[in-house]
Amino acid sequence: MKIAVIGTGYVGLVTGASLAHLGHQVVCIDVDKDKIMLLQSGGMPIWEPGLEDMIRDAELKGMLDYSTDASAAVSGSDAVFLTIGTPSSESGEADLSALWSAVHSIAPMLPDNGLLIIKSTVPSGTCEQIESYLRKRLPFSSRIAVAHNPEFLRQGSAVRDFLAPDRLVFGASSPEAYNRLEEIYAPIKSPKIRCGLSEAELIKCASNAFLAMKISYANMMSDLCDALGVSIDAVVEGMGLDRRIGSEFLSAGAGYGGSCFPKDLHALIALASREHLDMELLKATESINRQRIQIIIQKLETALGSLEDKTVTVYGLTFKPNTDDIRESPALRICSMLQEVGARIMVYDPVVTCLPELQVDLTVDMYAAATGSDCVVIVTDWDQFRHLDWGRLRQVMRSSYVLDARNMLDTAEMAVNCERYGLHYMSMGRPSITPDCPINNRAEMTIMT
Ligand SMILES: NC(=O)c1ccc[n+]([C@@H]2O[C@H](COP(=O)([O-])OP(=O)(O)OC[C@H]3O[C@@H](n4cnc5c(N)ncnc54)[C@H](O)[C@@H]3O)[C@@H](O)[C@H]2O)c1
Ligand SMILES: O=c1ccn([C@@H]2O[C@H](COP(=O)(O)OP(=O)(O)O[C@H]3O[C@H](CO)[C@@H](O)[C@H](O)[C@H]3O)[C@@H](O)[C@H]2O)c(=O)[nH]1
Repeated sequence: MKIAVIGTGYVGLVTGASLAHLGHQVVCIDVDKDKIMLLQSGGMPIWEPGLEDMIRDAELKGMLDYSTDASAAVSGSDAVFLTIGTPSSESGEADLSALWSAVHSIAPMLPDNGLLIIKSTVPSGTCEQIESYLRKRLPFSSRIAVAHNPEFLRQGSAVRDFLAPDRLVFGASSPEAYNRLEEIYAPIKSPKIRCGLSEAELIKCASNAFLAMKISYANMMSDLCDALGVSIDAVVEGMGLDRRIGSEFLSAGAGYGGSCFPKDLHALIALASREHLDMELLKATESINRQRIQIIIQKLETALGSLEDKTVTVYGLTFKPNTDDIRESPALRICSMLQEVGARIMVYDPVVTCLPELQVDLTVDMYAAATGSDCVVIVTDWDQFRHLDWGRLRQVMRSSYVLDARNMLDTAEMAVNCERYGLHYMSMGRPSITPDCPINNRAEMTIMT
């Protein structure tokens, strides 16, 4: 099929490249001229594992192209995907202005019998409004359908998630629209759900809110574990084995960030508020998430005393590993709070190596970033932090504290490192380990079958 993808951001580029990989003829369109020129000249605007190889392969086969001009690609298309950003507005509601601007500009270009597929995350009711706008705007004879096909990919595993999703959601109001969606995704064998436009919109927002709630639940429990001297690891391991609960998205730590969970929760709360509903559970989810940063600062103050003039090294800037995205990253909030209390900050991230707007020392070497430091705080769980040379780290640091704000390190291994190198290891909801008391008092859990 001939497909136009409007909006070549994280979702648009992955969607375009994946659909080309599945055998469709794709043109990715964006208003950002620099981004399109970069792609046309063989560059990559984002860092996402597996994406560049797939793009090069599709380009070689002549299946993937880029343009700033939507007219030819849209008018000759069998389907148009809209993958435009829907950020939070000041009121918390989704800002749909860029999405509507794209709808207005492409409406006259849509072919008769065309299919406009909204992939952006939008509040329930938006796609029906787009459909009724198009019906009024276009001649009686044109048979254009609108569908909603929300995207569930995660940054860092976007290509894999797109090509092998847990489910595909097809929201539409006509059998033709459902059938065309089935055709587009025919090679993907995941379960496919057919529902109305508004139901599809709500499936997406409700799923994100539920996942965020699971994370906040784990974080709330980790605070209790800290107070009781109990290990959150054993608690969530034991909870997760119950299939009704499941073990995913129960990792306690610095909390959730990114361009989706924070804004999609705001948007759902704002949408419900218009219906006079108070989403208490979601408000508590947000509040617990905000508190993570204060809890991290408190842990540092308990260990180091006042942070004024102390040097703190932040490991990881991105909101999660395997992406270059720093939108709503907990690391940025930790840096600004450390700045407020007068700490000197040194930062290392494996992919973000330049960030002029952040007034911190950004270093390209992990050990250089820790030189003279009083505490290293791991904020993003990049795999390379599992393989740190702890002896070398301790040698370059001024003091001996490590705060693992993602609980990514094994406490038994850290007990050995603390004894060997004189480190103090802290984490979230797990007992601290000191050099003179290295016995790992984590309640080991053995699963016997
Ligand atoms: N990032 C994710 O992991 C993810 C996952 C699932 C769903 N989503 C949703 O998908 C949507 C897109 O998110 P994203 O992260 O890819 O956003 P993004 O900001 O990375 O990309 C949006 C792109 O749209 C372009 N654009 C804006 N107006 C345009 C117009 N009129 N015509 C053409 N291009 C235009 C921008 O220049 C930008 O390149 C959002 O609704 C988001 O909530 C995101
Ligand atoms: O147990 C966990 C799992 C995740 N996180 C944090 O939660 C945030 C979001 O992580 P993740 O969901 O893996 O990444 P996203 O790329 O934001 O993906 C989410 O948001 C996307 C945009 O809507 C959806 O498509 C995905 O299904 C949904 O998982 C990150 O800061 C993670 O560090 C935790 O703190 N604990």
